[in-house]
Amino acid sequence: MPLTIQHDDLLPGRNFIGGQWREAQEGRRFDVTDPATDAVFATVPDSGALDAAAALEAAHAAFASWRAVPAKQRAQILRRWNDLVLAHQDDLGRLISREQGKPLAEGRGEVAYASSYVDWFAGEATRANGDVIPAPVPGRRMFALKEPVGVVAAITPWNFPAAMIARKIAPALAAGCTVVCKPAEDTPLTSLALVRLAEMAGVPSGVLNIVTASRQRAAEVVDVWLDDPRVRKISFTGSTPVGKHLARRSADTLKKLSLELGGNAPFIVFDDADLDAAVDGLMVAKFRNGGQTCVCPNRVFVHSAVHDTFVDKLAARVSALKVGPASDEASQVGPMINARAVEKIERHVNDAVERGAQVVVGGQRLASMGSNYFAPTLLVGVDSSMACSMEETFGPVAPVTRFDDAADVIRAANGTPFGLAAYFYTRDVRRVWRLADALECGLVGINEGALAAEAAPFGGVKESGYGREGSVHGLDEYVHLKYLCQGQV
Ligand SMILES: NC(=O)C1=CN([C@@H]2O[C@H](COP(=O)(O)OP(=O)(O)OC[C@H]3O[C@@H](n4cnc5c(N)ncnc54)[C@H](OP(=O)(O)O)[C@@H]3O)[C@@H](O)[C@H]2O)C=CC1
Ligand SMILES: O=C(O)CCCC(=O)O
Repeated sequence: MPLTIQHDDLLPGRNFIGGQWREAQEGRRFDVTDPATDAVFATVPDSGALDAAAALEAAHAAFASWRAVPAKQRAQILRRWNDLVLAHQDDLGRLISREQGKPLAEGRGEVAYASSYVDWFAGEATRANGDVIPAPVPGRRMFALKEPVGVVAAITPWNFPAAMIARKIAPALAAGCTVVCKPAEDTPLTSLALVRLAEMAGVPSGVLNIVTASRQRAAEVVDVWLDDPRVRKISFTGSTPVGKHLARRSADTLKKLSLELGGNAPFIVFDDADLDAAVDGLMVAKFRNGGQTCVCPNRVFVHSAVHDTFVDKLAARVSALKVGPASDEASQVGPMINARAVEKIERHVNDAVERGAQVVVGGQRLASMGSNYFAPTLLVGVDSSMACSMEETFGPVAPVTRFDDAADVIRAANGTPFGLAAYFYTRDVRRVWRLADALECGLVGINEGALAAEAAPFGGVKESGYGREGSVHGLDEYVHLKYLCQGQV
């Protein structure tokens, strides 16, 4: 199926600043490529500091009026946005798959996932309740009110170009904040399409602004926002090094931060696990988006007593995965996002093999399909000294390590600076609670491989960042509490 889209007005191809679609002030543009073929199929503005500053001016100017819009009206605008997103699900799904490479079913699924956050935060907008606090002394009334923090800068990655934008922008707008946004170089089109739909839904001028930029200019754009005291909040999803840079650079103006960074998720299979369910869970968690998800299992620990059976079952499933472009509806694993991603995966596999791991399935590029394809891979004999155990591979590689002792495997699972997701499979209810307590992470899959939901708090601990997206806590990232104390007159 060709990945063309029906509604051309979803492709504005320009920045959106202060309610106008504009070229970058210096007139530059950069190419957007299809990772399945490396063919250029669109161009967008290559913005710089001037564009970032204009977007910030617009967002700052719009803040006073947007925060004064009644919550119910903000919710109605978000609901209209959501309706439009769902009405364009096919087009948006094709656009995601075209620029990001994920299979078409996953592209459409991501649109539904993005929409679930818009819908959720439309509801949350009307529930930003404060507190009436019992006064500790006579003659006082005490209150805590929730106020929008101000201008939010949202910096998003390429792996979920719709969902990451939605789960930052929807709570920000719901809270009464205005937004400046920079999507990833590899996937600017989906974000521009979502902003176009927000415009059609009636989001007022200046409330939502987006500038696109090439990788070479990302820092130039974002530095303007980091250094300006009018930006009160940074919401970022991406790599840990960039997250740390944003935290350091925004320290001078003490911005509020949500950082959803890299993971190194363990997936533990105990000897009493339902092995078929564990294989199903691992397939879903590991190979979704070709393994390019921050909650993908990155280290698979399997008890010695079930290791060989588990590996046999897993090998059959991994070998059966159909790799191909999103334009083929049968594809289950698409191309990786770019050449750098494939190089990292190849480095991890080669390093593991040099250090003694064995390849059971895959293990190499699929060069005949295109430059960005890597075969779904199963490694055994993996240990903690290997790069694939220490760094996030972000690709379709399942590295299996054998274990014998529960205490050892918990130590190994926690033996990383990261702490985003963890998964384990067991039928022992006492072990369920022991593990749930002991694992150092923000999300735990217990006999379950698919964790994400708009109603759940998503985020990490340690160097996977801080802040939570989604859930009843998600709006709190975009408000501060103002305490009012009224005395007797
Ligand atoms: N937590 C997650 O979901 C994600 C984790 N990752 C991890 O990070 C690795 C590298 O992926 P990568 O795409 O390079 O992730 P990055 O952290 O580099 O990119 C995320 C976002 O930050 C922007 N950015 C990059 N450098 C800067 C900077 N100096 N200042 C401000 N903004 C910046 C990017 O722009 P641009 O695209 O133009 O570079 C993009 O919009 C992956 O292999 C994976 O391990 C990656 C993506 C998502
Ligand atoms: O990789 C990411 O940061 C996106 C998370 C996808 C999900 O919500 O599961």
